[in-house]
Amino acid sequence: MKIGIVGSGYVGTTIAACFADLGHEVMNVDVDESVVTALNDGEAPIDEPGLDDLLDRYAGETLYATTEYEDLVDFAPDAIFLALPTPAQEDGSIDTAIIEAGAESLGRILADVDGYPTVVVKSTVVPGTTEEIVGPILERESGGEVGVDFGLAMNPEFLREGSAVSDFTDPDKLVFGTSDDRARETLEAVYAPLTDDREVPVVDTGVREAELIKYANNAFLAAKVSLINEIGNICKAYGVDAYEVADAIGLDDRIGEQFLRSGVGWGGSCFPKDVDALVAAARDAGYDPQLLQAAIDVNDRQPERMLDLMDDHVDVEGERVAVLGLAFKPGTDDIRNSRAIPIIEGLQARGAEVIAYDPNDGAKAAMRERFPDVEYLAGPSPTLSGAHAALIVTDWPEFADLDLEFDLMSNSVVIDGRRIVDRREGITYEGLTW
Ligand SMILES: NC(=O)c1ccc[n+]([C@@H]2O[C@H](COP(=O)([O-])OP(=O)(O)OC[C@H]3O[C@@H](n4cnc5c(N)ncnc54)[C@H](O)[C@@H]3O)[C@@H](O)[C@H]2O)c1
Ligand SMILES: O=c1ccn([C@@H]2O[C@H](COP(=O)(O)OP(=O)(O)O[C@H]3O[C@H](CO)[C@@H](O)[C@H](O)[C@H]3O)[C@@H](O)[C@H]2O)c(=O)[nH]1
Repeated sequence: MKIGIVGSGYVGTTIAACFADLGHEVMNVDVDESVVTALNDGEAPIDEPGLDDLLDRYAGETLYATTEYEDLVDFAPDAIFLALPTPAQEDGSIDTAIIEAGAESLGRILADVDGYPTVVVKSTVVPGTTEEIVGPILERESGGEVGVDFGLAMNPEFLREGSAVSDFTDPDKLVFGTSDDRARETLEAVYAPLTDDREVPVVDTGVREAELIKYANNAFLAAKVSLINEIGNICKAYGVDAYEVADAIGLDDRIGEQFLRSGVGWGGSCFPKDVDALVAAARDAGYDPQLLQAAIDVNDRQPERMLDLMDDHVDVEGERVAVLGLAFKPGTDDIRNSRAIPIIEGLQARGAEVIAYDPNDGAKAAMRERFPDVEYLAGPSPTLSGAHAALIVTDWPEFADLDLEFDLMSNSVVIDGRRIVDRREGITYEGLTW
């Protein structure tokens, strides 16, 4: 099959490489020239394990990228996925401006694409967006009609950054939100190489249900982490080890062992904006989602709790403080909504001199743009050297091996926000929830 993809960020690039690997021919459209050049050179514009290998294999063979929507006309895709950002507005509600702009550009050329192309919303969008915003824009710009001249579907994406390729190729489920048979058949054909040789549950549902399933998935996981953080905060107050408690409750199948790592909280490009968007959408529809608001509040407090723990041991005004970990989670260069951001802000508000390190150079470069006044060093040793306190914000596996490096500190106060450091002897060690 031929697949067009609009937007080539974390999702668009991953699904492009993986669709090519499933045997499809793929064309990516992105407004960013540097992204298009990278893709055509077989290089990933983002840092994601396994992506460079796939792009190297398929770029120029069955995977092409372009800045021109018009190129989709000759390519004649059977399906066109919209993988465009859906950021939050000031009030937390979804900002559809980018996906609207993409739909407009696509709509202008859609009538010239042969056959019955199905436009698939891959972006995370609140219920109604696909049918009430994207569809009407496509109809207005193309002069065609949904269900007659082109198909419309919603197919949310559940991949995680850091394991995007393996998540996509080995999914827990596929969700096909459609309102016409031809669109559903197109989605079935797109994913057939995945579903033919393994048992993947396919949720065949309506468009609005598909939209909400995505938010419910993220809201549930984010709330689960906030709940274990709340339990962890209670554990800390009682001197109980939250990780032992989590291991035990995780043995109950109804709870499950995943997403029970308490600490400095959830960040990233999805959980914060998606929980905010669901809360805003619920309020817009007349329902006040108190539990989700509480999940956000608990999450917002964790970085401050970490700084308070540090304050209990040391006054950092005018002192060097090491921040280890800048990416929002290990295995990615992404710093969007990383917990390191409020931690750095809190340290700077206390008048500390912040020295930071992340094993990923992309994460360091991105954080340098945000905080140019922080010093970014090449490894844990120079970062810890002379530091008055160290705050561990991301659970990069290499931080588990840190040992003698802590002896380089002027005052070995180590506040671990992720239960990653093994060393306990000879340092003042505080875990956030244990
Ligand atoms: N990042 C994730 O792990 C993840 C996982 C599941 C779902 N999602 C959802 O997928 C969507 C995309 O997220 P992302 O993280 O891939 O975004 P991203 O910011 O990484 O990438 C978006 C890309 O779209 C391009 N773009 C912007 N406007 C455009 C236009 N008018 N035409 C063509 N290209 C344009 C940008 O240049 C960029 O390359 C969001 O709705 C997000 O919530 C993200
Ligand atoms: O037990 C846990 C698990 C996660 N986290 C934090 O939660 C955040 C999100 O982690 P994760 O879900 O692994 O990463 P994402 O790449 O943000 O993936 C989430 O967001 C994506 C975008 O919507 C979805 O597609 C995925 O299914 C969903 O897991 C990170 O800050 C983690 O440090 C914890 O604090 N404790």
